[in-house]
Amino acid sequence: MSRHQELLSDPSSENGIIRRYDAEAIAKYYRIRPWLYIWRTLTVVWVFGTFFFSLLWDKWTNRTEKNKQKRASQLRQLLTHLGPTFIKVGQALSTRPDLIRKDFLDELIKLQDQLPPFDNQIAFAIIESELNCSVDEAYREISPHPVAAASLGQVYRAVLHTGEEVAVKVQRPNLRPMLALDLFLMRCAAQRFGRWLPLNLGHDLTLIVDEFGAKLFEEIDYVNEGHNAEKFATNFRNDPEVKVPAIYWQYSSHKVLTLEWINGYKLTDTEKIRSAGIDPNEIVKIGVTSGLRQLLEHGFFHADPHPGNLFATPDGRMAYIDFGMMDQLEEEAKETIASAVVQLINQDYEALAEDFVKLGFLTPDTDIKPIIPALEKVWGNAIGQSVGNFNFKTITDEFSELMYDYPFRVPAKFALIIRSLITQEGLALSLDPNFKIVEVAYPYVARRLLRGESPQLRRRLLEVLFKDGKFQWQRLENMIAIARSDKKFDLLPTAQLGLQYLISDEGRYLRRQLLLALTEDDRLHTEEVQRLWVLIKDEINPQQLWQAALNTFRELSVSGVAALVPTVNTLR
Ligand SMILES: Nc1ncnc2c1ncn2[C@@H]1O[C@H](COP(=O)(O)OP(=O)(O)OP(=O)(O)O)[C@@H](O)[C@H]1O
Repeated sequence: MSRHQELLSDPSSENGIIRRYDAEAIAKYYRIRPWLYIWRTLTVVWVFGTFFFSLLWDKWTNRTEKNKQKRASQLRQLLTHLGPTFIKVGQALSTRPDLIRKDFLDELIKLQDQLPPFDNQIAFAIIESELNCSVDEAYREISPHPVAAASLGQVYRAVLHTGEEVAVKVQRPNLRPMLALDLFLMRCAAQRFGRWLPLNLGHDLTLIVDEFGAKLFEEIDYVNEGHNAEKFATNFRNDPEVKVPAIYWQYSSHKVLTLEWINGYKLTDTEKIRSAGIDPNEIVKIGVTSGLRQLLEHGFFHADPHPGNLFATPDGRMAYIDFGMMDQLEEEAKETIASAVVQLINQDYEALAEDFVKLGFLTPDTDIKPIIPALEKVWGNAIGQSVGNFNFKTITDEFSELMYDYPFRVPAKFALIIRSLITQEGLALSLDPNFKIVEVAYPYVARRLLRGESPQLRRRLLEVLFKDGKFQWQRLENMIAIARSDKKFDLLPTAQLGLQYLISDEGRYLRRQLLLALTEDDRLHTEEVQRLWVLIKDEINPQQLWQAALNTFRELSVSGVAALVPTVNTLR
């Protein structure tokens, strides 16, 4: 059995707590061992009790406004003091503008992994017991101290006997029982007091604790992280701009992860990046485009792209590390996000509100009418004079205000996505203060829609191009103009794809609609067609287009050509 298979089949448990999060099993374990949780319960109750009392005191003495900042900072400190589970809760809450006051939110966002490193002796003992060999047998060299310490583990730099440079991630001792105990207490509190909380969580609070627990347990399983890294690498295998470290399974376990060392500069080190001769703008573009590819193409996305997890490599690529927290988007959600971006840019707020319902931000029974003008206002405030000024931070700030007035809620998955987008944008802005996310994002979305590689995307394009049964010439023009601003966008293959689609069986509806559109309002829309032609004529010369059309016919089966006959007949 290989080391990798051996790791996968390891059913062992730790201190009676099994590997996968199982709320019932954890409760059963602690219920008969009250001495294990009494002290922790008292500590947690005391820490939160004092905090809530100080909030009440502020209210009684009319100092809420004055002490706002101080209390927010105290909340961050007390979560840090209570350890990994509470730091993680704080990090998760920092993505929930619908649940948390804005001043607390700003403070929670700062919640980085601020724990001191643990003892080297303990770390090395963990490596030895996990890998079943001495540290010297596993690594030719290893740094005497960790190069980084985070909430869940710490990282050493090492060299394998075969010469490869690696990062060795070692998990904090006793982490699983610690998390299990805190989750048990949180669950008990949720069961007892959940119903009294004045929050619209959309779910039972115990379910939320369970979902959080399951994610956390996944995150501390380094075998799972290794798999995520490999899946992510496979998705980006044809992308020369993105680097993902390889996993050395032979030196990895559930608590030790050995992975390729990334030589590069964290995206926060702007100066170092510049002095290494790397163009920060290019890195920003790679970051945003690879972020969008994860969301809209692969559906498998890095849910924790904070500055420490992204590097610029000396050869101008962007490297991702830390695959503990990943999430998966369904096909339907991917498409709806793509269309929501387009609705936003097209300023079609009704369609946007409908997309919000589809994505779960609004329940299907919500009356969207009053929300439409509110969305219009938020968007108007957020973009100011032009679409180019759009940024996610402003828009989410505006949205968090909206959430109090309308029945919005943030589905857990989107909380991660939104955080991921804001982080990427923040990073981009730190590298290039003039950065406009729209300038990179929209050409990408437009390019994807126009290329329409999948039937679903083609359907979306149709939805965007036809509103109330009318063809939206202006939208097509906008989209082509914007997509063209992207260097990667080549009109010819797109035109060819469009043509193939038009004469295919699937394109019957579009053929008919286009013909109707051309003669809409009892006039031939030659003006619009001419404007479109002016937009594309520099890149497509008629000869090339003719050649592309011939190629398309040649590639198409007889059925494709047959599909064209009715269209030609209609034209006559
Ligand atoms: N492959 C690598 N190459 C170079 N440095 C690395 C690598 N992996 C980790 N590091 C360093 O270790 C730090 C912590 O690593 P990582 O983020 O994977 O740990 P973590 O415990 O999962 O942290 P978090 O609490 O943020 O999830 C990184 O910020 C980076 O500085």
